[in-house]
Amino acid sequence: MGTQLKDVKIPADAVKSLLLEKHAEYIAAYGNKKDDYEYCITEYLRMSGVYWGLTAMDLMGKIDMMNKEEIIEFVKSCQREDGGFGASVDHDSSLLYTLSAIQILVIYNCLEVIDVENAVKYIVSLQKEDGSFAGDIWGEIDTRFSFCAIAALCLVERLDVVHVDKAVDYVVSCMNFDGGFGCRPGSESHSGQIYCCLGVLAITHRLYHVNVDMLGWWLCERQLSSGGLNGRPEKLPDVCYSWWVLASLKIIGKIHWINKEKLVEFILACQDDETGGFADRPGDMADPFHTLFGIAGLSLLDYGSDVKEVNPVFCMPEYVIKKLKNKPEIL
Ligand SMILES: CN(C(=O)[C@H](Cc1cnc[nH]1)NC(=O)OCc1ccccc1)[C@@H](Cc1ccccc1)C(=O)N[C@@H](Cc1ccc(O)cc1)C(=O)NO
Ligand SMILES: [Zn+2]
Repeated sequence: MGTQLKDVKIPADAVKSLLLEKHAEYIAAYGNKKDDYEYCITEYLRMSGVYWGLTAMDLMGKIDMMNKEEIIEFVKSCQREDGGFGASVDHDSSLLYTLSAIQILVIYNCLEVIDVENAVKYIVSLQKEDGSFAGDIWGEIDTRFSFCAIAALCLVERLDVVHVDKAVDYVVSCMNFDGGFGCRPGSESHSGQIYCCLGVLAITHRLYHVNVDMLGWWLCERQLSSGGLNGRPEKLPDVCYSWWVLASLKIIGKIHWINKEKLVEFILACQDDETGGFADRPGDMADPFHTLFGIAGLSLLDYGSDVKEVNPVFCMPEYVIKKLKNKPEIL
């Protein structure tokens, strides 16, 4: 292990247990402060924000604290003529928010409230000749969008409508010599892209393409002395990377290759004991995004009994994914 220059020091007075009630209050209150500065500047990703909050609450067994009717109305109001979903009302459609919308409705088990057929048409329209997917009509290609498309279609049980073999071929063409994956062929390996590509291979039951030992090694190398995980070599640890890296290790059956106790200590230290919620690293400001991935990471680490089991491929409660006819495979 090389000399690690970049890392954080966990303060001696860091939080050492899960402040579940405080996180539930933090998430429940977040949706009510509609004129809060932070709430307004995150309008561009609101649909994802609702998915992060809802999933965090369900994993904590607190989903009843969320306003179900208001959330379902919001999701319905974001479906556009083209069948896709925007991040907020009157925002353009994108695969990112089409996936988040479907994730929300599947958790609430009420897909019938939207036009599923039209949403499926929107997703199919974004697959290219080489099997890749664009994120929206402006055409940016990224393996992130391959995951959004395949995950959304799997959740609505309609994987048959796209060229699955071509989608897999494109993802495999993005595999690097280090066993990792990037956003396009030849792009640098990155934990987030690795998570997306493994998700596509897990859903399509094609994990045999993965060089498990090479990738497992690259992933467990993400752990630093603080116990935290980073997204790429030389980067600082970040609690959301606890999810991208850990979920990837879980999918390839190598989660035991990292030091679980040290990682739990790092994740717990990222909690904000005043406002509730998790920040990206100890001492920073909490946000719903890092709160979900902190809780989901603890779930993957089997921390405590008051957090439900999370599915590593979808980052949704396992009890929801269990109901699917075509479940993702993990090694
Ligand atoms: C768009 N985005 C990101 O790029 C975050 C930014 C970040 C948070 N901590 C360190 N960086 N990064 C991120 O999600 O990276 C993981 C990832 C990268 C590439 C592909 C898939 C996952 C976050 C939002 C965010 C922005 C700024 C600060 C906190 C959260 C985000 O929406 N992530 C998406 C995945 C994603 C990732 C990158 C994108 O360009 C778009 C979407 C998600 O988790 N949806 O459920
Ligand atoms: Zn982060």
